Amino acid sequence: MIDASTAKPDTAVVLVNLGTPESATAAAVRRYLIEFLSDRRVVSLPPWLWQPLLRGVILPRRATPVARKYASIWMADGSPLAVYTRRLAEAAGRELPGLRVVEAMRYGEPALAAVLQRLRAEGVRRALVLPLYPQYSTSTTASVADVLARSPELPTRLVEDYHRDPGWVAAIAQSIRDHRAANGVGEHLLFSFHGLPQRLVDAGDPYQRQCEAGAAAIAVALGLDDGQWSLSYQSRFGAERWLAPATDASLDALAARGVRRVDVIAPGFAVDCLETLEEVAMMLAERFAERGGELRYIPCLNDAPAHARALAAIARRALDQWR
Ligand SMILES: C=CC1=C(C)c2cc3[nH]c(cc4nc(cc5[nH]c(cc1n2)c(C)c5CCC(=O)O)C(CCC(=O)O)=C4C)c(C)c3C=C
Ligand SMILES: [Fe+2]
Ligand SMILES: [Fe+2]
Repeated sequence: MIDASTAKPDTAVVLVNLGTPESATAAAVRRYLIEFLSDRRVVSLPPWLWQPLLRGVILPRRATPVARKYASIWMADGSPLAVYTRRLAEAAGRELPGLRVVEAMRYGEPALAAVLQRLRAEGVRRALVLPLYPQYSTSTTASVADVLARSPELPTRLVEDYHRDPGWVAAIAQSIRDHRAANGVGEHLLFSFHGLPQRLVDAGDPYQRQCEAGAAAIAVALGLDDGQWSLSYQSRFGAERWLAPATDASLDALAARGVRRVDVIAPGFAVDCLETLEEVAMMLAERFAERGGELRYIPCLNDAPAHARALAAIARRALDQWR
């Protein structure tokens, strides 16, 4: 008889996040950005044009200031994105007994392709891949799918998105309620999502639609009226037009309207990272304070038990459909 407690799982669940530099140094940021920004899902310019620009102009200017930003949020165990992703995978593992739950990164370490190879070598026969992107985008989720397509040795299934998953919506709504119970209710709730070039949405990327639908579902769960919340996009990169309204402009408009206490949540990020901790909780909070207001940042779900439970339920459902 097989002892279930010692039998090796033949099914893995792989939580995939974007990736992050190994250290808060210009050299590590350069290595990370070269891999990330050389992905044509992220920047689609032809390599003959983009590579000299990236290596000769952008990285020499960007690596040191971005490394300084990372240094301002670095944790004892590393980059917040890496630390929280690791802890979240451990927490999800506790919710999924009998399955092998591991983390992987699309860029940097632990590299998704190597993680899939390792699982196969360990005797795992199939892997459910769950990107930690609640909303589907060609720039993120489809890029994970590209790696799966290049790793045919291990059968995989991809969870494409969970932007309106009831467990996830409930977990986010509860985190907002908890924040309000601890800090009082802000005058306005702003949902700030990572931006995307408008060009990708025009070409059919469902990201914006999913951000809007998810934010609306969270607002409904909280019983908010239309005027009590809004949605904006942060983290613009490059010169082309990105999704609007921009988070900084939305906050400026709220300040100009006399709104003094704004709660900001970033439901596009499964775990806190540079874009939430530095850009929102530090820089945008400072900017809003200069305009006389108080920005109260609501952290990502990170490794909260409710988050692990929501992701575990999504994984279980996807596995049930994969017979
Ligand atoms: C949450 C979903 C994300 C989408 C969609 C996304 C698109 C996207 N991003 C860039 C450029 C950069 N993003 C950077 C950081 C970053 N981006 C995401 C997530 C999404 N990006 C996360 C979680 C992070 C944080 C990583 C961390 O280490 O904490 C950066 C790096 C920082 C910097 O140099 O400013 C860049 C660059 C593009 C071009 C894009 C869509 C085409
Ligand atoms: Fe990004
Ligand atoms: Fe940013």
